[in-house]
Amino acid sequence: MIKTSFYNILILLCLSLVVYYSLNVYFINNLQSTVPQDGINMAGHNALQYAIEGTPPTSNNTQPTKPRSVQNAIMRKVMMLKLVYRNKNPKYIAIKQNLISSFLPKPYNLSSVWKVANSWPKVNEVFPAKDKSIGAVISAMGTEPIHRIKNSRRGTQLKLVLELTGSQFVLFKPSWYAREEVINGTVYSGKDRHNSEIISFHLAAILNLRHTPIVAGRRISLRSNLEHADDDLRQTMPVINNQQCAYGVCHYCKKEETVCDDPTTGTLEGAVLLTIPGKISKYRSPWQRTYKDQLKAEWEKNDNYCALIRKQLHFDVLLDLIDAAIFDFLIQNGDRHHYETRENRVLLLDNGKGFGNPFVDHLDILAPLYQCCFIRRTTWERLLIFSGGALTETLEELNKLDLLYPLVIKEHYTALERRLLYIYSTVELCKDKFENYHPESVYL
Ligand SMILES: Nc1ncnc2c1ncn2[C@@H]1O[C@H](COP(=O)(O)OP(=O)(O)OP(=O)(O)O)[C@@H](O)[C@H]1O
Ligand SMILES: [Mn+2]
Repeated sequence: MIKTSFYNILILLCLSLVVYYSLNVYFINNLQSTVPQDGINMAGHNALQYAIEGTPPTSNNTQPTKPRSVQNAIMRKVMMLKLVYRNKNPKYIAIKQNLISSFLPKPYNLSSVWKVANSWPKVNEVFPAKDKSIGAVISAMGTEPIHRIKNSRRGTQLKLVLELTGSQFVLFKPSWYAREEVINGTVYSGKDRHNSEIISFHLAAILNLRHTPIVAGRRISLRSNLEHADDDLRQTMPVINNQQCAYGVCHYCKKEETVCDDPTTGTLEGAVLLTIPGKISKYRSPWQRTYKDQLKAEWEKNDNYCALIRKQLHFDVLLDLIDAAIFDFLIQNGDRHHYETRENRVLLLDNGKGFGNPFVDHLDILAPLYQCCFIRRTTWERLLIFSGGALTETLEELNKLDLLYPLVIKEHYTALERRLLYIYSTVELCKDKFENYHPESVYL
């Protein structure tokens, strides 16, 4: 009797699983057919289309941009997003598996590991889409002994340059904040977050924007590396309460603001960034902030700002900057005052200002997207693959492979999913704008 009912339950369970799964797949496929396969290649003169086709839009839309109403419209549109943006797309699973097997830390051969990593960069691509050696490079970055340490003189915040065995240089950005700390204030408040550099590397790989440096978490002992520090750095390494500390020499470095070995572990946490080889050029970002409350930048005032920038930049660079804006919006980096290029294409360098506050979304980081209303087709397709929670599911699995996991409190994953919906909603608004242009009803 008991045996029969057990089998009945089992059969019922299997049947319901089959029904659930097929419904899910059916649903997603069905919904996908309601949204064009390329997502943005709509009929008619659609500005989004021009990124796909490579020809400028013909619309000479002079509708004034009202930043607030644009942002309100984006938020309102989220409630009306189709299910395709809220459900998981089964295509993400294979990509996730590939990323995990690529990123999984693994043994390496010291005589080749750096050579391999330094052979990867091509134009602005820093690491390959799928290669098990990425995990080997990550292991080497996390474990190879430090032979020399100096203070990096690049940028404005404290950064150390570590020379590892095999003459490989990595930049070390130290930890300043506890995981649960929330950074309040302006969008660019606070110091760099080392965990933001690590997560940004993972997120960029998921979005196939493979132009961040390779980054890994690492704990170093300042005390035992004191002997490897150069004279300049050693002069800024006081012992405080029996702990070895450092404050360095940089624009924002202050004697009173030190990073120190942790009293219990004797180590200091940080992110190590592999140095990208080749010439890197730096340019002022067209969407740079004024960093003054009262003063608005041109992009905050001009209705046709994107048209202006289109005349000045190579179209590929502009599309790169729109990709960067999407990326920055997800991580909430509002401090990309400059962009840097390698072989005339944008790199995603300096991602330490993300993940400051999971409760706030600064929508104006998306200005390049909502002002230009175009997006690289491959980026859009990739974003559509990571809908419905797949983005943070994949991200968390990559984060788990890092030595410093957990990298963030869970609220940051929730925030990423919310912001992804805002990105979808911005693109939907752009589609509306160029499909049924009607002055009274258009916000973009
Ligand atoms: N992985 C890397 N490979 C090569 N160069 C790098 C790398 N990371 C950073 N740099 C270079 O070092 C400079 C300073 O780094 P970063 O921008 O992260 O520091 P920062 O202190 O935040 O600077 P800023 O105050 O200008 O924002 C960058 O502008 C870049 O040119
Ligand atoms: Mn910076």
